[in-house]
Amino acid sequence: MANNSAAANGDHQVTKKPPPTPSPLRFSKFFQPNMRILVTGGAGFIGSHLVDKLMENEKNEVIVADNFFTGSKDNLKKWIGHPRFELIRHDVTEPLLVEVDQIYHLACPASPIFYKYNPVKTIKTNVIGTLNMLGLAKRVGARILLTSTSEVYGDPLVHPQPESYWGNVNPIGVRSCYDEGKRVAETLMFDYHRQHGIEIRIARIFNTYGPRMNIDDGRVVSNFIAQALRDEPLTVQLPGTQTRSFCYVSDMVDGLIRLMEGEHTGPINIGNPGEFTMLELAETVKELINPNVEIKKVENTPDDPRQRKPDITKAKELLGWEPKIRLRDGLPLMEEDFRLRLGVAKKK
Ligand SMILES: NC(=O)c1ccc[n+]([C@@H]2O[C@H](COP(=O)([O-])OP(=O)(O)OC[C@H]3O[C@@H](n4cnc5c(N)ncnc54)[C@H](O)[C@@H]3O)[C@@H](O)[C@H]2O)c1
Ligand SMILES: O=c1ccn([C@@H]2O[C@H](COP(=O)(O)OP(=O)(O)O[C@H]3OC[C@@H](O)[C@H](O)[C@H]3O)[C@@H](O)[C@H]2O)c(=O)[nH]1
Repeated sequence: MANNSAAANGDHQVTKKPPPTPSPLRFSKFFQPNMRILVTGGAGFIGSHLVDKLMENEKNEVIVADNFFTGSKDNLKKWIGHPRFELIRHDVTEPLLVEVDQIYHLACPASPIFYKYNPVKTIKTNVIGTLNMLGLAKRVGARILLTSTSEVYGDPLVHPQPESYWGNVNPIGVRSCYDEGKRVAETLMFDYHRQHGIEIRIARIFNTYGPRMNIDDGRVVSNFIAQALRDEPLTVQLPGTQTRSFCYVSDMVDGLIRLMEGEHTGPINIGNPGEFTMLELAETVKELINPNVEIKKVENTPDDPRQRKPDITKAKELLGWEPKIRLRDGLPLMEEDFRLRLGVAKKK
């Protein structure tokens, strides 16, 4: 990466330290120089879609490391046995020794009900897991991308959120294992970059939805679609005026790959700026999927952010990326997948 000023190349901070030397095989004359890519958390929702896209390129070899806490082999079944694909049952809180050129580091439960289930483990995954992957990146000279989150902005007091906003995060709340965990993970990424010259990329992902989300994942889009298909009331948590901005998974994967392949460390927001209240989301799901379903208000959980919308100026300017799929077009694609898995046919 060029070492000119941060302002000129749009990066947050840059280092003068050269990156560690990649494996000699990279420059060997007769070795078939495939790109070896590790995807941690690759059996999960976003990870498995990312693997599908990476596997389309015949020059890529993909290794997935996953402990299957929220992910599943089912998400990767079309690749198991493929000569360019390997699946390892591995927990990132333990060191991993593999020879790779790039690391997409996604491993971490993402749905609040799952990351709050064992908060100490969530912190370990974010901190020790990221440390282990950075150690691996340093040893083999790989470039590493961290999937951070819009949750680093906490309950934001600036709207929409640019990357320069430092956030409003409760350090001792029930969500802290995840949002503070990701903040430390970002810190570790930059410290390894400055101290050891590691090539880093940080994506701050905003709420993403699409096929393959766990049916009982607990996140709002999967909950509403599953509820609509089961004729159960859509559970809007109070007050219902809180907002989120929803990005379809193929747009997200495109953004992550552009960030990895580009020249900018980030952090860069990747998300869809279309902003909806949870009541609006429920009304849209009702209209598109089941007009007879009831909408019910239920209790919320502590520290739920009241508003969230990405400022994607940086992604547009530095990555040439912006989302293409509107919520109204993405929901029916997810509905199709949920109908298949739940065995609920569309009424004629
Ligand atoms: N989906 C979103 O809206 C969203 C938003 C912001 C950030 N992210 C980030 O994107 C990444 C993927 O999220 P997702 O929505 O696909 O979630 P997911 O829960 O479907 O996937 C996470 C994967 O990580 C694996 N995993 C968890 N802990 C692990 C550990 N200790 N060792 C190895 N594997 C482990 C899980 O088994 C799963 O396969 C996460 O890092 C998440 O924080 C997602
Ligand atoms: O059934 C539900 C579930 C959730 N909600 C509401 O929907 C909103 C979104 O909740 P989700 O659980 O889907 O996700 P959150 O936005 O709170 O967190 C997400 O943010 C970004 C990522 O890092 C993670 O994927 C996740 O932590 C919240 O305001 C919540 O109160 C409902 O109204 N009904």
